[in-house]
Amino acid sequence: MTTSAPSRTTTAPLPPGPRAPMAVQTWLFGNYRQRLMPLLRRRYGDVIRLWLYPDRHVVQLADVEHIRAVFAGPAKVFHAGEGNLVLKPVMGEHSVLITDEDVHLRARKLLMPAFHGAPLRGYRDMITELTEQEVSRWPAGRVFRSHERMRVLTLEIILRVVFGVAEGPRLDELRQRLARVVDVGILDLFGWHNEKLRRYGPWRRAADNQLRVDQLVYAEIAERRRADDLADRTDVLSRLLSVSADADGLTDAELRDQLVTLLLAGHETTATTLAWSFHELARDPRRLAAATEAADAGDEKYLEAVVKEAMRLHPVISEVSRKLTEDIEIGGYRIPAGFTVMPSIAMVHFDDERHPDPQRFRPERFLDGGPDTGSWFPFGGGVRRCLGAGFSLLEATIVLRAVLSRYHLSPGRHRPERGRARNITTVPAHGARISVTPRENR
Ligand code: HEM
Repeated sequence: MTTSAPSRTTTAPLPPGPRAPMAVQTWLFGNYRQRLMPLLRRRYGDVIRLWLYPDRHVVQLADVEHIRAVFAGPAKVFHAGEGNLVLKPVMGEHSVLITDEDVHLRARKLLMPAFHGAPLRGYRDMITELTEQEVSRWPAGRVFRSHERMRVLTLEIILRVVFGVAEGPRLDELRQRLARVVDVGILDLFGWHNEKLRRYGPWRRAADNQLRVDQLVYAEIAERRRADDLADRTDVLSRLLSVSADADGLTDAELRDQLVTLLLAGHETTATTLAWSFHELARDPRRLAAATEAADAGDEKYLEAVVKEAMRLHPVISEVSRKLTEDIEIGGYRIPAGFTVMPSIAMVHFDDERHPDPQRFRPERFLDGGPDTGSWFPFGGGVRRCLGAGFSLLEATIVLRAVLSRYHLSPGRHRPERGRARNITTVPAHGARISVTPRENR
């Protein structure tokens, strides 16, 4: 297939794709995207047109060169914020995920310092301490859902990053309510975008929960604004408030949106990756032995390879979105302004030309250089690449090491678990069940 960088055109045809009604396509894609997309790719090729709610006109991309061109394209043509519209009701209109161009850049610049360099390295002890507390409570010899335990742990960790020491009744309530915000399926997503639905049943409960989350976050912001030790604090809220003292400061609504974005984007994703890592290791004695040896030796390279391979084989987010503000051409097809292009992480990760034997869990792929550039991108790419990528790799590696240093893992069920769609992520359908036994040599 020829590759052309995106460019204006009027003559090329639109990409091919299925003709089923939007509701049917949305349902199938929402629930079965990881099985559906490879089938559609075989039928239609690397550029596939879909009709999905709420973006409507969507084009999925499976070719690494096309995807590279999209990631390198100008931010004013490829609007990721508009492409993430589905998340706006929860993340908020000011969120770094939802905004574009200058507004996005400003938000990203403000948030970035907390996730790089010395601040990033500074989280190590906190993550280790919280992990030790969590895993010391695991029930030896009993099957449990590792995904649930990881969600509790990663939420605790991101709460610390965002608010500092997270104690007291307000944060206790926030913990409970945030867990409910992420626990939504495809039907719930419809309610986010429909005012009328939000008056009824589960949608109403979700809306009430969201309102209460906002009240709690605003209360925390108000209290922190009055603190006189902001300069000594390293949590994200205090950092943002220190900036707020300048002329370029953030309003409460802006702060709320960035904080809620970090809390939500920053825990379920890493929890899911860790759960898949345990699931795979527990079923693979050879890799489990290698990872345990690495944990004992403090060899974080192999542990990181385990995490990266879990992200390849089980991408938490299957595709990223860019809504076009201008017509472009990709692979000989015209894609008009207003369409959303979606570089497909899942289709590239499962491509046997990029990753031989793609259904096998083989962390060794990530040693000695790893896959070709562009063949592994669980964190998206370009100016919108995940802001927490470094943080989540650090976090997952530390957690994995702490667990393997303490326990031997066994699978809760021998059959591999399938992925299940939850909000915009794909999670282990049965919670990545494992059982653990304390290691004798500790
Ligand atoms: C396994 C863990 C994670 C995965 C797989 C993941 C994946 C992603 C993906 C695919 C995107 C969209 C990138 C794009 O559009 O090109 C993204 C964006 C983002 N992620 Fe993550 N993420 C993870 C962890 C985190 C963590 C721990 C945080 C916060 C500490 C975080 C915060 C964000 C933010 C703020 C954005 C928006 C960036 C922007 O639009 O500029 N993520 N993430």
